[in-house]
Amino acid sequence: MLVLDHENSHNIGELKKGKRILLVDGVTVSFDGFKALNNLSFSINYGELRCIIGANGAGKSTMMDVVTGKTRPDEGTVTFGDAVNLLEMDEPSIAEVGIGRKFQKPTVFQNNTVFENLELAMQDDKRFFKTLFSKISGEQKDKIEETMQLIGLKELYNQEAGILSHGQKQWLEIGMLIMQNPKLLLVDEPVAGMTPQEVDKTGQILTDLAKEHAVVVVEHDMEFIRSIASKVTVLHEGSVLAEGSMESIQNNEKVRKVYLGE
Ligand SMILES: Nc1ncnc2c1ncn2[C@@H]1O[C@H](COP(=O)(O)OP(=O)(O)OP(=O)(O)O)[C@@H](O)[C@H]1O
Repeated sequence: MLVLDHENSHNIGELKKGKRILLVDGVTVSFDGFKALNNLSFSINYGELRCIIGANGAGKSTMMDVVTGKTRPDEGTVTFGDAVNLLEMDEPSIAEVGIGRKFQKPTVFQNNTVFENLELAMQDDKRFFKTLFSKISGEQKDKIEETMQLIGLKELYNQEAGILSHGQKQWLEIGMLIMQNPKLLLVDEPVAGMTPQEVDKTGQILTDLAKEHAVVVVEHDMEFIRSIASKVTVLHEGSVLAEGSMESIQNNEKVRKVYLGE
């Protein structure tokens, strides 16, 4: 029998809207003496869609690398849920405890259909034949249907992923991430290269997703961030420069000084 959920020994506690799910506290990462993250502290709540912005080199990717276990900080703590210390865990364990990351470039299985891609993403082990010829349960099928609905690809369930548009491939990859039951999703520049219609739809998908997850989006597209109207965290030289609504960020003196030289 196939196992849907990754049960593990890490207890992240109760998931409730508005309750903190991630705490990054005093994190510093140095590369040859240069501090890519410098005493970085912020937190994310369950049910929240947060945008992280900042100029090139501000530390956005390094921050995601720390949360996902790819980079170890020199100082600070990173806590998931009530008390899971992510700094003690390796990358696969962090993924298993419920943190999913989507990189910019989609990596869908080109020769498989939308449905099959989601089915494959659900498995621990991506051996095609084993997966495609084994029967999935009704519950698993429901989860795939629900995910296709959320990412707007229900009508294209039988379409090969290779012929989907760029935007549709990105949504499929978000769907593949959802199939692994993450609680927190880190999404890197989701609207890069998309048409205006695709950008709108991506905003809708991420907003819907944030209702029952926590979603952190790293993005450069200010129009997009404004359109999804979420809370924004501005990084600068590895620390939080400002945090709040897009409007408050635009009127923030420190932000204006750094970005507009005022
Ligand atoms: N492995 C590394 N070795 C040395 N320096 C690094 C390494 N990784 C990142 N840096 C440096 O740390 C700083 C922060 O980089 P990071 O990639 O986190 O920024 P970013 O905000 O994601 O930028 P971008 O918007 O360009 O992706 C940069 O100055 C970068 O050159």
